[in-house]
Amino acid sequence: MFCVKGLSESGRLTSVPSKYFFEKDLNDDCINSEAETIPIIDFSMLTSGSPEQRYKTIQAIGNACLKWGFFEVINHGVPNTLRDEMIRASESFFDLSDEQKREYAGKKLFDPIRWGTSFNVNVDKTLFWRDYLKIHVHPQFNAPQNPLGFSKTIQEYCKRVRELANELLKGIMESLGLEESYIQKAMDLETDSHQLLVVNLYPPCPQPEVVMGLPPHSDHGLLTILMQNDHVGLHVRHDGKWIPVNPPPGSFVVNIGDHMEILSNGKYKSVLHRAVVNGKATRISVATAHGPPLDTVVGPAQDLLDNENRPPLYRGIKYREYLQLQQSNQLKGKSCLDHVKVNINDTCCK
Ligand SMILES: O=C(O)CCC(=O)C(=O)O
Ligand SMILES: [Fe+2]
Repeated sequence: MFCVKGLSESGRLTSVPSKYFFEKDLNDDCINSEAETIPIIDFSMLTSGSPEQRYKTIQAIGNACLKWGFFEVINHGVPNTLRDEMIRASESFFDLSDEQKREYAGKKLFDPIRWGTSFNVNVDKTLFWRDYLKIHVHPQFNAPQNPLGFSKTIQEYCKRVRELANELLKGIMESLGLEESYIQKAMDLETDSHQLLVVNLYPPCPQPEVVMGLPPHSDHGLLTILMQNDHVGLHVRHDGKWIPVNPPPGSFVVNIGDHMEILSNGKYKSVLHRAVVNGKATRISVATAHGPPLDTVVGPAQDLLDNENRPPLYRGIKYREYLQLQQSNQLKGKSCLDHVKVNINDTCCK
């Protein structure tokens, strides 16, 4: 399999092959690097603050979900040493020989471990400047045997991040006016939640302005938790502009996924984001997508509906089917959600 790391390191590259040329939208250049930044949430106030501090933090989370779909989390308790180790181990994985990595060049979406490039080379019209490693890490844990120690690092990192996700989800449920353990109970999250680890590698590119690392998209799942090495590249769509994300050192970037949009019946919307690349350094981001068990049907929370004023705006869909839909098509904005939106006119006429 070809990969951009190999291409970038071949030493002969002064321009990129045309299949990587990303066709820009008129709005693509609309970047706002001024004062507006993603809200910051102090996690310690959620779990060990006074009831008043917890209440205020839940309000802040609710506002962030409503206005941005993104927030940055500080004082989260995941040790920096573990985060650094996760980045180092990821680098070592991509540094394995192609022959060693080829063992994980999975073909099928639900292969437990998949190493690949772009998004889905079977359907991508444009190739993206990104290699990836995707691992289904929960409820069944999987990990490559190489490099040595990678498996242990992934296991510890994903466990800590999963715990963080569960606490944040409780806060988000409360912010919606639901019982804090609503989602855990409705979807068996404590034991069987699904967690997908995605490590993205964006090697330096000789023409960074003509390619895209990952095109504008929203994430599947309830919540994504992301960290990166020292290099920026994530842009979030907000008020019709792209906002570059420059998270405080040691923080996580958290965003609402499509399934939170479905569950909240459209109150909290998943938000478009993209990853751009640079000409000098390799950027690594480590994302974990947190969702319900694969066979759980996710629809709007019953407690948020009433037939007269708040009808369901999305139909229920199995998480597995949604994943299949998103990952086997081109990654294109929020197009996948359109498949589950209820046409209001249909409901009115019945
Ligand atoms: O690399 C990034 O910052 C974004 C990655 C991302 O959006 C994803 O993995 O879904
Ligand atoms: Fe994403």
